[in-house]
Amino acid sequence: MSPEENKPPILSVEGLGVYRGKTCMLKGVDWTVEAGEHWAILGANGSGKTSLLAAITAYLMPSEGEVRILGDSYGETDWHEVRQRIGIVSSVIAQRVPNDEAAIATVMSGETAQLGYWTRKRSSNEDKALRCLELMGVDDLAHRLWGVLSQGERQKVFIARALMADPALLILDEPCAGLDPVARERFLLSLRQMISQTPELGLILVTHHVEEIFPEISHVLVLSEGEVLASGPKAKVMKSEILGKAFGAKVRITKNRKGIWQLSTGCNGQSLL
Ligand SMILES: Nc1ncnc2c1ncn2[C@@H]1O[C@H](COP(=O)(O)OP(=O)(O)OP(=O)(O)O)[C@@H](O)[C@H]1O
Repeated sequence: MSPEENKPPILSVEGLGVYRGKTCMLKGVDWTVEAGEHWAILGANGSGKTSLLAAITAYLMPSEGEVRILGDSYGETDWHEVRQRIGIVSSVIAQRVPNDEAAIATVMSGETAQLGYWTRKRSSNEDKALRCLELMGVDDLAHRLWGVLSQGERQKVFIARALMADPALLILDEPCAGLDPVARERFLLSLRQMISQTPELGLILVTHHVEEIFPEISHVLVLSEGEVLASGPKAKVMKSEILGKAFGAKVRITKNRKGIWQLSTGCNGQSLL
């Protein structure tokens, strides 16, 4: 077997359960993400998406089961070290960026900052920060202040910031929330260009919208009431029956000529999502 074949998965979740009082937030979750796989997580409100991300990043203590990042578990290895292999982009963290900070400084802070913790302590690796901005197609914004950036530009800068730490896994928690349709399309295009240039990077995209499952997404995990309803290659999981169960309604999903998914319900052609 070659050394590559011996590599542990980027993420391995086994028998994960999280219970708080009488609430079951997650139950029996098994999931593996290999290098270069791009996953979308779908599920209705309250299905456990945020809880799963929080458990993966050690912000939520599991009641049972195990989470391993590149073979190391939070229980056995220094959790801080394990966590640094993950880049996470969520609106909660973005709120902590000072308005008077230039985009390049925001990106540089990603090399030293702890996940989820904002600090002005930063590296002086400006060339690398510029490369990360370039990967997201926004190097021209390097000296623009955070406070004046549009929502879509902020998301791109924030992904560049996450890339500064050379993560094995990049988690994007509803990155298109709040973007208008054109900004969303531009954002997804930049994301697709970035992942085409980082073939080893594992990606997890949490979304409510099947339209955001772009062609490079290879796998889909569907959660329902804290459990995995379906998981695997996109073609096997993106079925009307499965998503109907997940959202508790009759739905039909289709894919257009550009490979973009669409979901409709029977009621007046309205989208459920
Ligand atoms: N700290 C907590 N204590 C008890 N129950 C919780 C706690 N946090 C979340 N829950 C419950 O766990 C379930 C899963 O919540 P979670 O936020 O993970 O869902 P979600 O899929 O991210 O939902 P949304 O799409 O609305 O963001 C919900 O029923 C929620 O009320």
